[in-house]
Amino acid sequence: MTAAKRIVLSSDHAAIQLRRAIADHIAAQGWEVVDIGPTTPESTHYPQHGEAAARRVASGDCRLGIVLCGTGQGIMMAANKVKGIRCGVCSDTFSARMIRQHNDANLLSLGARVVGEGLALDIVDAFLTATFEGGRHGTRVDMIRALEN
Ligand SMILES: O=C[C@H](O)[C@H](O)[C@H](O)COP(=O)(O)O
Repeated sequence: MTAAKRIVLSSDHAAIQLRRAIADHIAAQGWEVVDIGPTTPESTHYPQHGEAAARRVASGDCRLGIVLCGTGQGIMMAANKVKGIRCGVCSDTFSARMIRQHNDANLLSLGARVVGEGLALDIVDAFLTATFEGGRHGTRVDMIRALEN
């Protein structure tokens, strides 16, 4: 399978259960899930997991990614430090759709201590089914890219 339908998942210890539920949910939709853990519940550090997922997407190995921690905030901050990554935290489906349509986000971040599983799966579906609209939004995303240089 090409990277087109490959998605990386990563979390810290706070979101292992939700990450697994998302992995099962999207694998059933035909996504090739690259779940890079962690697999055990010991306390760990979200920056390393955010970076690892972000690098899979930035390198082109995976088209999209989903990262999770307790709030979704810390792992989002870490992922966004990797060049080429546009990651947003979402707790609602509208935002999840819009970060694809307007911001061409390539990573979604979720807070496992913020949203329940049902809402999280709806947010994931909204993110994965939306497409970037380009046009004026492309101009603005290019401006974000320019900030990286
Ligand atoms: O943004 C950071 C995340 O929410 C972490 O999951 C959280 O800070 C972990 O907290 P603790 O070490 O108390 O489980």
